[in-house]
Amino acid sequence: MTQKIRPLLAGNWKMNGTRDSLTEIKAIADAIGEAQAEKVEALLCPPATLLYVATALCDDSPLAIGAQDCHQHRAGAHTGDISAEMIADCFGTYVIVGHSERRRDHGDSSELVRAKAEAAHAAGLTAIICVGETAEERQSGHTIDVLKRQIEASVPRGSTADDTVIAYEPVWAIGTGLVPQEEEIAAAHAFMRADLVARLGRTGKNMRLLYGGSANPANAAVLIGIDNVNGLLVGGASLKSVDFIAIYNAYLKHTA
Ligand SMILES: O=C[C@H](O)COP(=O)(O)O
Repeated sequence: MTQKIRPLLAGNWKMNGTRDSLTEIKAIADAIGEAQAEKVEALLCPPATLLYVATALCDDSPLAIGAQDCHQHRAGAHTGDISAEMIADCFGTYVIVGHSERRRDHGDSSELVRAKAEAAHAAGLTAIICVGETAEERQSGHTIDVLKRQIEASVPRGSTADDTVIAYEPVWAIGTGLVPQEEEIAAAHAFMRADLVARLGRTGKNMRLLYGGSANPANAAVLIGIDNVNGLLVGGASLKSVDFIAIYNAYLKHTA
C-alpha cells in the first residue's frame, strides 16, 4: 500500500555559515512547530563546524539537522573527513551524499556514494542521495540514462523509505537561476519513481523524491505542485531564514 508521503524541505548551506549564522538557524527552528512539522518535515544541513551547536539550538524544535557528506568508513586515518557515526554523535539525523559538487570537486563516484549511504544507514542516519545530469548530458538526450545509471550504482539495495531520500538536482540548475520546465522535472521524477519501484517494490513507492536547483520563494509553489516531487533541496535560498521560512510556508499551504 502506498502511504501518504510526508514532504521534506531540506536546506543545504554548502561551504557557507559561521557562528554569526546561528541566528538564522534559530529563527527557522523557532518558526516551525510540532504540528506543522508533522505535515512538512524541515531539515537544515549547515557546515560540519556548526553541526553540534546547531543540534543543540534545535533541541526544542522539530527542525532536523544534518551534514553535507560523510566518509564511508566508521573511523580511521582519513584526515579532514567526518564519519556518519560522528554526525550521529552530534545528534544529526540526515546526511547528503553524492551531491554533484562532491562528485565534481572530490571525484565521488556513484559506487563511493553507495558506500557512504551504507555507512549512513549503519549509523542510523537518513541518506539524501543526489543524482542529476549535466547540461551536456541533457542536451544530448541522456538525462534518463544518467539517472538510471546513478540510481543503480548509488542507491544501496536494502534502502528503505525511512532511511533514504533521493534528490534530483540537474547540475546546470544549481546556483544558476535556471530551472527545468515543469514537464522536465515531472518526467525525471516519474522515471525515478518507476525505477525505484522496479528495484525496491513498495519501498520505492514511498521513498521521498526531492527536486533541487535554484528553488526559491518565488518558484517554490510551482515546484512542489509537480507530480512525484515530495520535497525540495534548497541551496542559496536556505541561507536566509526569511526565505527558507517562506518556502516552508508555501509547502504548508500546499498541503492544507
Ligand atoms: O543542495 C542544493 C542544491 O545544490 C541547490 O542549490 P541552489 O538552490 O543554490 O541552486
